[in-house]
Amino acid sequence: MTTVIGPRPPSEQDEPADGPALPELEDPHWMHRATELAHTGFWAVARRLPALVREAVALAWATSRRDTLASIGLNVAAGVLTTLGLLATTGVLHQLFAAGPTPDRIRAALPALALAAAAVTVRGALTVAAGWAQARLIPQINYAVELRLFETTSAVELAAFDDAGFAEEMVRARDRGLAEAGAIVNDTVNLVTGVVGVAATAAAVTVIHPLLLPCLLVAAAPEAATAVRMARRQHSDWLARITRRRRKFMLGDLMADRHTAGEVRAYQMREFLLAEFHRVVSLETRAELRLARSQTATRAVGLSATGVAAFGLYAVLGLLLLGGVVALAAAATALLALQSARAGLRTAVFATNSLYEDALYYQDYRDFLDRARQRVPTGGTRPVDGFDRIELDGVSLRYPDTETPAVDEVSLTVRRGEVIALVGENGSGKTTLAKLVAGLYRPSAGVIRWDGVDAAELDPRQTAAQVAVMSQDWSKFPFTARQNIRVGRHDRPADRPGPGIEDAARDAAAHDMITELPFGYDTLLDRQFKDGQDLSGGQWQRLVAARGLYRDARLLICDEPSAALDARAEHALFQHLRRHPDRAVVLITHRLANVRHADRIFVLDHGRIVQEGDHDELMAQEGLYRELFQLQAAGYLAQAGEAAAEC
Ligand SMILES: Nc1ncnc2c1ncn2[C@@H]1O[C@H](COP(=O)(O)OP(=O)(O)OP(=O)(O)O)[C@@H](O)[C@H]1O
Repeated sequence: MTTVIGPRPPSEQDEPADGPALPELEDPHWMHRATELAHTGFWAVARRLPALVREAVALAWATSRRDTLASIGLNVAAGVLTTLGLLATTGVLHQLFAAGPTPDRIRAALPALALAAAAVTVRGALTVAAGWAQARLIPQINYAVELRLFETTSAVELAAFDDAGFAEEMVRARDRGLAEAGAIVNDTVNLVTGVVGVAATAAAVTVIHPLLLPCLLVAAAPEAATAVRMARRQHSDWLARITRRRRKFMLGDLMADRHTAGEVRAYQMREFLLAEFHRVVSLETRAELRLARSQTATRAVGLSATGVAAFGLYAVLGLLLLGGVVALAAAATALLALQSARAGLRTAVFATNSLYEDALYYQDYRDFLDRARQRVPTGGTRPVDGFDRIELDGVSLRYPDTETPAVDEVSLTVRRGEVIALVGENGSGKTTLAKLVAGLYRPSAGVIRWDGVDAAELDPRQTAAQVAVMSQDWSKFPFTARQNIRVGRHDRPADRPGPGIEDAARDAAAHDMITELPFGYDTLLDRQFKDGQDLSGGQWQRLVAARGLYRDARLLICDEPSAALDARAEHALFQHLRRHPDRAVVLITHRLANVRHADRIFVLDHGRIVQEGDHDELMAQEGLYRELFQLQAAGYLAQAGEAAAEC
């Protein structure tokens, strides 16, 4: 059966919709910059130009001196040749308009003609070379700023990601700020090109006759004013339509994204989404048509004014000619110069506008880097090589913008060779506490000591190297199965002992599953790439466990390591999480049968430790642990009883 796509293409006659059925989206975070530009006049923008140009040149200079010099220098040289070419053209015309037989006049014009031709040729070559240098410069800048951003984002402390303001600034820097670095350099080179073009023409015209310069500028002004007006109109219109455009992209994503494809079909959302899309596209098309109409009107008015101005220039030239103030050849060159000045002015005006806008967004990137650098943990310098005990002394942690601490004055000790378990209801603070032990968060109060030394004094890289975390919210890294395990300790030196990749996979019950993949350990685990595969939730969790075991760290933190595992895989994994003399294990799980053998169990409630002991001690007490354990056990006992009765 063929499926008919319902909505017809939108047209200008479409009636406006009653209003959005989906909740209106908020303005994007970077909108304030765009608003700032919309409310700034052209001259205010022009006044900031020197600072912006300095900024762009410094950025380009730091990236490649050679290409920066070439981009700007060759454009300036091309400008000099524009002047030379115009002056040579005047020479040619002067000879051609002189009295005498035609062959003599042509002969006399030949040297100037050769000079004009040479100027045009060399100028063309310089412009091409400048374009090449500019094209080389931009990707280098883009790469450099991207690298700087990710070097910083990957170094900041984990807590920064919980700070909504920081996260927003990071998105802003990535979304637009990043791309604008290359753009401001591009704009600057274009601005230089435009200004050099106008200056070169002005110089030539002034040499021919000083009176021609003001005439030329007045004649070129309407075109420049039209360009400014159209650029600003385009921008403010884009601003007004931004929410609708985001909505359109969002709807498009829902209809063409792998992750939403299943739900869209399961809920039969297709017609609903298409109707929404149609409505947004209708409004959007109407707005675009309105813009096209008004831009055409502006262009028509601008062209008329340009025509009148050109006519005025011709009239002035005519009067100057009649009065014998300028020669015919000079007047003809002035007309050629007008074309060149217009092009240069147009380039400069566009470049000024976009340089200002792009620089606003680039500032976001700069601000973010400054702020992010303050959040890179400095830590101490004391070396770390393993531990005998890690003590938490009255440790608390409060997440940003939250009222109550997630971990509240907790004191406990983790000893090498022990398995300890953290249990408690959802939200009681287990994961947060485990992250504190792992050094991923710094406590807001209290001290963590490694063998009696404040963890803040230890070298953070060496401390982190002692820890492996099998996280509750693991990521599906888009690498091969082998790489997915190897990233657990990708920098392990060849002479350092430790389990092999396949050993770790076997211990986590992942080996057989991996060998059944189409390319075994070399299967790419991302369906968005060619030959990529995806795994089930439980299979991914086995891989995550293999990664943690491969890391072979002195402190192993297992946060719900078996939540998605089947009974066999869970049993296999827990065989490898038993006591080991060189390792401490911190285990978090809601399946309390798995913590029975832990050396000590800490029961958390609202961020505080409310009970502590081994399984037998805790079962002997009234309290949360016994209550939770019995609740779980009751489920199994009831099932076992029913099964026995059936037999
Ligand atoms: N990144 C965060 N930002 C703000 N609050 C958070 C953050 N992570 C957790 N919390 C809050 O801190 C408290 C403790 O959360 P935590 O994840 O440590 O609990 P948990 O005991 O591990 O829960 P679960 O059993 O559901 O995994 C909860 O109230 C939670 O809402």
